[in-house]
Amino acid sequence: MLGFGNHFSTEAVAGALPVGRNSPQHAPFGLYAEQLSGTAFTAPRAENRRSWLYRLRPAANHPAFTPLHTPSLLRTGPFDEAPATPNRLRWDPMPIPSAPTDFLDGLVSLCGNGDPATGVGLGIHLYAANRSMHRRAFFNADGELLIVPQQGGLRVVTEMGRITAAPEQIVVIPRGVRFLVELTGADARGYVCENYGAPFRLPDLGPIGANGLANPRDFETPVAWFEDDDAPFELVQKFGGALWATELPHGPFDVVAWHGNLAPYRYDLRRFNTINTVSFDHPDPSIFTVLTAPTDTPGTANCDFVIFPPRWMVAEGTFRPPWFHRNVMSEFMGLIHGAYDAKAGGFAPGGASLHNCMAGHGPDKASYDAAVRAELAPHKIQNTMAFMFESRFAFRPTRFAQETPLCQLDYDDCWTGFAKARLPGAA
Ligand SMILES: O=C(O)Cc1cc(O)ccc1O
Ligand SMILES: [Fe+2]
Repeated sequence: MLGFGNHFSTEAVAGALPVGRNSPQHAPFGLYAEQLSGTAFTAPRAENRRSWLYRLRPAANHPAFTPLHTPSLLRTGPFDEAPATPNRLRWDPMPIPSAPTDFLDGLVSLCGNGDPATGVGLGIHLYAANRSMHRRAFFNADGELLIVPQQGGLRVVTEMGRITAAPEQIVVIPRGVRFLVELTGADARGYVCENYGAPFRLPDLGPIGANGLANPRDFETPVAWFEDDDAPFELVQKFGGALWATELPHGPFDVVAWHGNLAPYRYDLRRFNTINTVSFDHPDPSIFTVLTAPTDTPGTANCDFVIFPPRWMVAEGTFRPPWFHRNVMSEFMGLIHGAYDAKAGGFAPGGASLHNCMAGHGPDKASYDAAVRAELAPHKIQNTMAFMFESRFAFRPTRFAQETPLCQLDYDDCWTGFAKARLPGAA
């Protein structure tokens, strides 16, 4: 079903969706009506997100959750296990594990900010997996999940329908929605942004007008799909940073019909309508914003999801790559494939970098030299897809992120060796 944030209606069995009311005394076929709220009941209408699910048994039908004690490198705000660092950091890609590892086992946190307890901030995780989740579902009470596959395809089975996603597509799972992740190939790797704040939405377009960037109709939400499954099923949740598990007496994917505007969705990054200068200068990367999770301060996001897709570079008399800069916002970057125009080396597909609040960064020496020498004919940057999670809150790297050998100890060196500018008359 197409359209960002639409009010969808979908039924896997004809007649399962009540017509004209949400909670009839007798729902069709004895289904159980359940409201899933993603915003406060009283959130303004334009912000309000909720869906009504019609299921074989109530989602409430489960015994108590108990803490899951398996070791995990998944972390949640407050990210205070290791000292904050102002240093620029970059990581090599995570290896695909050799031991059997599913999506949930394979989540490793690199950094984050804020705290889900206050609905502020985000966590940034990597996943690397080599098997599907089997009779085990997950939901996240701490935030919404934006999944960015980098290698290998996923089939995300959710309560509200199934979504397949390959690299260059993204999937967003609302807070609380039960799902599992199957691999469509031998292994899979990617990035996850866990948004503790207000849900992602499309950015305003301002003077761009009514069209452009990520167009609403390119967002895809699955139709209702269910499994009539009476065998026990493990259900894991993350709540307040800890993993908890319970055993459902039946499969969790028993929603026969649903309607509403809170639902998982997919977006193909290749559909992004990239807008850029046709005159001079390198615009701010906010023109590449796919989705934004705002805070109460206008224009100052909890998280912007920004991409750097293939695009024509035509700026005249301009240093074309990203400029040197220091930013009050903090920037985490990943690379899905290809090369990034500010980094001639060291930023590999599957790798990551962190340039925190006020950290000086920009083109590495090799990219700088190439850009000042370049003949400024129209040039197409091709075969690449990088992205950024940009936040108003500084990121705090986890202990793993700071201590892993994947962390490049020589990253600072990419900004050395620049010749001093020569002023007239200077020695
Ligand atoms: O630091 C980066 O590479 C991301 C970035 C890209 C760009 O085109 C302008 C600013 C910016 O922070
Ligand atoms: Fe930057």
